[in-house]
Amino acid sequence: MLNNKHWYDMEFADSEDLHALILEAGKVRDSYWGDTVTYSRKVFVPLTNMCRDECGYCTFVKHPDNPAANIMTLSSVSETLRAGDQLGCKEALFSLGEKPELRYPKAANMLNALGYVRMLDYLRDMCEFTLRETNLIPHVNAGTLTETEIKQLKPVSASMGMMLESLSMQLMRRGGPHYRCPDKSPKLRLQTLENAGKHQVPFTTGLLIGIGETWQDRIDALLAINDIHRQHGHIQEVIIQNFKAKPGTAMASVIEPDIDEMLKTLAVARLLLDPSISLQAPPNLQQHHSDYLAAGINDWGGISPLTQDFINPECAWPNIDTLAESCTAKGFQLRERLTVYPDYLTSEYVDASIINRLIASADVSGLVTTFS
Ligand SMILES: O=c1nc2n(C[C@H](O)[C@H](O)[C@H](O)CO)c3cc(O)ccc3cc-2c(=O)[nH]1
Ligand SMILES: C[C@H]1O[C@@H](n2cnc3c(N)ncnc32)[C@H](O)[C@@H]1O
Ligand code: MET
Ligand code: SF4
Repeated sequence: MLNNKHWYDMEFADSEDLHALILEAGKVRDSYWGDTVTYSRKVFVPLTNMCRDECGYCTFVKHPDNPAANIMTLSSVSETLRAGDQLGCKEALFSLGEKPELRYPKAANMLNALGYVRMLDYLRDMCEFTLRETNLIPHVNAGTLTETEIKQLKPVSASMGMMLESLSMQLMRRGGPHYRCPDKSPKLRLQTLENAGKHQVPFTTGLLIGIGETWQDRIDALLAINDIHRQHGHIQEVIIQNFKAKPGTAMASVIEPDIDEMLKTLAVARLLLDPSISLQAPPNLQQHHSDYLAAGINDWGGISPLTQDFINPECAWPNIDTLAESCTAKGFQLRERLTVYPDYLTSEYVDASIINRLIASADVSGLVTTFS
């Protein structure tokens, strides 16, 4: 409680309240995560940029008629993975558009030409290839997933993720960012979190901030994530990601969330969520690293020495040494981690053969497999 208000009812916190909120959130982070802040060295594999959805903020998506629309071939996947492997990456982040073959015959044909009917079958085989041919470990970010799809992907990946983004139905209406986006239905997204929980998949989710959601929508989404985690225990991290406006999209002129809005959301997330859930914010979408640390984060997510952030290509990754210095200046030490957090390195959560690979790759590089 701050000035007799419950902290998460503060739609318009004044700067004094915000400061108090941040201090509390920082304490929670300190007590659970200590002074270690982590990141995952990854290579990004945008398996396809075609998608059956058309989110109003997304420049990653390409219509099949666009000459830039593509599905990566085995050889380009292989080339990317090998280059990442050589640069010491541990994670292969497969991030892709959702089931384009169900909407566009042209996408279905491109997939057929590679010998597949369903994009997720191709994804499974590419994950299998990654495990067989490289030292990298797949993390799958393919949007909504059914139980069958999760069962299919679990043996070939260490962890999976999908941004819940928001539970607001308003965003689905005509003129909203999720109009004509069947996979952004809050019901389907919650179902995906549930499906992953049932099958004990270490899972990443998160909120996209500034796409037209209300403050209450954010609280509702955080509470829903926490509830699902209480039932299944599988949410290893929550990302609080700020919307970036992109020229050429429907949301090109929408104002991006300001730093106070982000800090308030981060602090509330840290106070609302189970302390064991890692709180992540991408380091390339804003310049306020010290403030973010103060507001309770303990992780920067994936950083790539090789590939750009294909979803926000205009936002370069920070130099890892520079980021480490910002952390040190605030009393934290930056450490590399695996795509799976230490608590989830058990055979219920990860296929036994993948666990061995994870532990081996951590040992070789002196990574964190336990937090002190
Ligand atoms: O480079 C990015 N990595 C993204 N990642 C990867 C993330 O940064 C980490 O590499 C993984 O979460 C591993 O912990 C996501 C992973 C998910 O499961 C769900 C959503 C995202 C979103 C992004 C993203 O927008 N850009
Ligand atoms: C990988 C995640 O990236 C997010 N995403 C897609 N477009 C943008 C944007 N313009 N700004 C910030 N995040 C975005 C989506 O939430 C997706 O789930
Ligand atoms: N299409 C998926 C989603 O929006 C995966 C990342 S966006 C490229 O959730
Ligand atoms: S954000 Fe994901 S679901 Fe939305 S259009 Fe882009 S690729 Fe498709």
